[in-house]
Amino acid sequence: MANITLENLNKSFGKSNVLNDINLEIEDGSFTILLGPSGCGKSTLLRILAGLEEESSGRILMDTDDITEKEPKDRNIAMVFQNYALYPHMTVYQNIEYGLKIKKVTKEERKSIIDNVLQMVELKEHAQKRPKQLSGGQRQRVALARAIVKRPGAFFMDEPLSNLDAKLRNHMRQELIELHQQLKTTFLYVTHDQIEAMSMGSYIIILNQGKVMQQGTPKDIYTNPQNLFVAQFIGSPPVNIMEMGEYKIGIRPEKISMTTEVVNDSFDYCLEGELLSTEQLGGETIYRVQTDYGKLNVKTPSEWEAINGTIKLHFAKRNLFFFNTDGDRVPPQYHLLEDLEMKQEVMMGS
Ligand SMILES: Nc1ncnc2c1ncn2[C@@H]1O[C@H](COP(=O)(O)OP(=O)(O)OP(=O)(O)O)[C@@H](O)[C@H]1O
Repeated sequence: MANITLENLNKSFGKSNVLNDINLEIEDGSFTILLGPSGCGKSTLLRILAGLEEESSGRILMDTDDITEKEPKDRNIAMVFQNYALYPHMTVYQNIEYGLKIKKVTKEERKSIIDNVLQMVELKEHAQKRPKQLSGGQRQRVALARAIVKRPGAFFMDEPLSNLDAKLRNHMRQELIELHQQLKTTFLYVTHDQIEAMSMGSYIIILNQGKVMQQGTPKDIYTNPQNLFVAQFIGSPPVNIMEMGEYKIGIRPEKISMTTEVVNDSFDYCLEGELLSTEQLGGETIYRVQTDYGKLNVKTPSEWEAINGTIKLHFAKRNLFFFNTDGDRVPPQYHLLEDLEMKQEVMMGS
């Protein structure tokens, strides 16, 4: 297919600017996620790319081909929506067959294509059922099958899993990852769910208030956030923020090591605190600790022993993020943490 490029894309509804000067490149064959809070403009961006909404200004290219003015049907993409959009009076088979009939594919060919895709989405035994006889996950798979048989150059998906319960959503996430690996076609996937984004995406674009806040691989986004918004949007529990002077210092809950009494000299800094609460999540434990720099969350692999006494929190220089008052990432300001440095005499245990 092709790389999709967005150049200086803007969209306003009346006086409100919903997308502000968006420049992006969506790589051919990638599983790209548009992630952001409700109302940030994700769906509008996807709809403009699909040709379902008109941009106020800017261009969309497929490689070097300008498709800005093209009709949706001429853009070689397939949309999958949250509400499935299946025909209720048709069977699963007929729902998938419909688009192929319009394309004048012969009956035998249709049968072979549909048998194949039903196998792929594991719905073979449900072919003669109507949508209302299926579960939410099965309906979503029919919608996917219908998109797959179009053999589009890219799949655009708008929160396709948000109507499913948590367990089914987890399952469908894995299925989508496998489907992408089989099809090797571009997936452009809209969600507000950071877990979906991190677990499925090969590339994540984070939007806020119609602007791109950061883009990169899940690892880039998580380990090297460029601003406070991105740092706080990704991660559960969210990044801890310590306010020091004009700066905000971020550290992820799993990058803090907690001990009682003992000082761990393999870290650069030590901070004392008082345990406020303990949350056992099965595979991991989350502690909330009151310190002089606010309440901090600490995430550790499961620890079933109750903890009492003075809490010591340890962390390393390399895991800190520094932000200025505008929320932009700035170079490290280690002098702010001088008071927390591990002192030689403490390290010696005296
Ligand atoms: N047709 C429209 N007319 C006027 N305003 C609109 C229209 N469509 C969207 N908007 C506004 O544009 C903004 C972005 O909407 P959009 O649906 O793109 O956000 P989103 O990030 O997809 O949110 P959500 O996750 O809640 O679906 C919102 O403030 C919304 O109210």
